[in-house]
Amino acid sequence: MKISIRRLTNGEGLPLPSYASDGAAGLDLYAALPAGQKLVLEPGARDLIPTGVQIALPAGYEAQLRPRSGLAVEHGVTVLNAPGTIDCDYRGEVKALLINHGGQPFEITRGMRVAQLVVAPVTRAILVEAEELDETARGAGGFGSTGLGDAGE
Ligand SMILES: O=c1ccn([C@H]2C[C@H](O)[C@@H](COP(=O)(O)OP(=O)(O)OP(=O)(O)O)O2)c(=O)[nH]1
Repeated sequence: MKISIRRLTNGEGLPLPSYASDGAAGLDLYAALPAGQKLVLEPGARDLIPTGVQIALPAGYEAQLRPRSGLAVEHGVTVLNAPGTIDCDYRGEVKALLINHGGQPFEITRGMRVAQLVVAPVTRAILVEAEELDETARGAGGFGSTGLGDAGE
């Protein structure tokens, strides 16, 4: 599928988002911070990271902005609102909301791959209001109602 992408001024000189391998599901997004600027995420802090691009998804698709597992496992840094939703009618800059759950300050610099974008189809629901819903074995049970143990206790 082709998706129109536009590089913003802050994205000039950075690679466009790209798949890191033939089978990668996500396009890696690059931090479009000003050259030479370091953004330090202190433990517990969050910040919105510009990526220097805007995209126009086809109708019927969204893009999910997801964490990179390497940043999460190495530094405790993840996407706070994961998965972030990029709507097909959004034309602003794609931004990643990162949070540092680790114990050390985390430094972000221009060109760092901070998150990834997975394009996915969207099913739009037509809600039909009803007086009653059909009955099921689960009923209103949830939040661990079937047990939390490995053996389903
Ligand atoms: O991680 C994200 C999440 C969202 N967006 C952009 C694209 C998305 O289409 C728009 C709105 O996002 P969302 O629908 O999650 O925001 P909202 O809080 O519901 O605000 P709005 O009223 O603007 O929809 O912001 C990003 O760039 N990064």
